[in-house]
Amino acid sequence: MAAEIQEKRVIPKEVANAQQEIWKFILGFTPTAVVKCAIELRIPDILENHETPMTLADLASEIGCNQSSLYRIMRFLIHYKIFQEKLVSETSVVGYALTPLSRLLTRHGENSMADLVLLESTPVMLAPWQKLSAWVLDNKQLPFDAAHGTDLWGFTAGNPEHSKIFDAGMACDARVGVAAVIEVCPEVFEGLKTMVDVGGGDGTALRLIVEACPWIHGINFDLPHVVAAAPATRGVEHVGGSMFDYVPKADATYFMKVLHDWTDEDCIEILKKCREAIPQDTGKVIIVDNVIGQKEDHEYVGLMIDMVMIAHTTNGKERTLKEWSYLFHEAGFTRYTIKRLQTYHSVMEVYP
Ligand SMILES: C[S@@+](CC[C@H](N)C(=O)[O-])C[C@H]1O[C@@H](n2cnc3c(N)ncnc32)[C@H](O)[C@@H]1O
Ligand SMILES: O=c1cc(-c2ccc(O)cc2)oc2c(O)c(O)ccc12
Repeated sequence: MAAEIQEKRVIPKEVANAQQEIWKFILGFTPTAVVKCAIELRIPDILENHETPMTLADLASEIGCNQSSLYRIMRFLIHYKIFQEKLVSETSVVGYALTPLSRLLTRHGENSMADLVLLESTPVMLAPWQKLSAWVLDNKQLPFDAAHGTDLWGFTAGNPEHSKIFDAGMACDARVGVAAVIEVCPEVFEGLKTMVDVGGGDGTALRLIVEACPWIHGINFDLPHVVAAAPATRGVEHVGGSMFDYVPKADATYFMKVLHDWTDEDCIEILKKCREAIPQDTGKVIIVDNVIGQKEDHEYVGLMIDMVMIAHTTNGKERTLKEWSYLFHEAGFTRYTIKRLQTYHSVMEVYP
């Protein structure tokens, strides 16, 4: 039966547009929630392991679920380009297939971000968002502390299961960042005999760096409970301690997603400890992190992570180049260079 559709304009176009756009904010959490559901159901892995596009019936049977609920999940995710529909070759049968986005959501892929989706979706990481406005109003209790009665590091120390989820989530971004540094500016690691990754988490970044640059002896330095759970890795020594007490001596210190967790005062204290830990003539501090305010397409990533810093850290923040430069100067360093990568990361090399 053919329907006659009439569009009647009774409200101004910009109001009508706003009335549509506002839904991105009202239900903006739904893509994250449904992507999490797809990862938990292993849909990206199942499609990756299947040579041809998979029919609804085959996918439902592999997952062990009913077709009608799966159909609605897949329809939603196709709309968001997480999956696509494709003809099974030489037939008229339509099946589901991966897209560039869902290739990043398999559980063990080289560039997988699945563990970071799962981390951000845990009740532990979601609860502090409820405390944002209270923090903006009084600037007293930090959102994470208000939700959990301790800061993130105290929480991970007392909750090994969440600590594991946190380390795995951070390792996703570390893999992407390190691959970009090694590809674009491998000279950063030339001539280094030893390098300490300060706040190196489970040692993923250092493992990849040492694999690519086997002349480096890596020291993965993190809180004792974090290194105690880190896997043993050839060429990497795990050392437990706090960067507020000392930083192990090495030719260079490396920071990735660590300084953004802390205030300017804390960062200056940590960087001063690094200056003492490296040779004054040949040493350097290598920082792989975001630099915001550069008018780049991926500025929104930095701005979102800045909000994450409010929700999850002890007054951490994303920094502009001017703000990074201030830290280096105050910690007694004399010069730095900066290289931008294709990802949202930048590499800063800072010299005594
Ligand atoms: C956001 S994670 C980054 C992990 C890793 N660098 C990466 O890029 O995936 C911050 C790390 O800093 C560590 N950390 C927190 N406080 C620390 C301290 N006082 N001394 C050393 N490491 C610390 C945490 O345990 C965590 O592994
Ligand atoms: O939840 C996060 C996420 C990040 C993060 C992820 C990806 C990036 O490129 C940068 C940062 O970092 C965090 C962090 O440093 C932290 O202390 C707590 C939570 C998160």
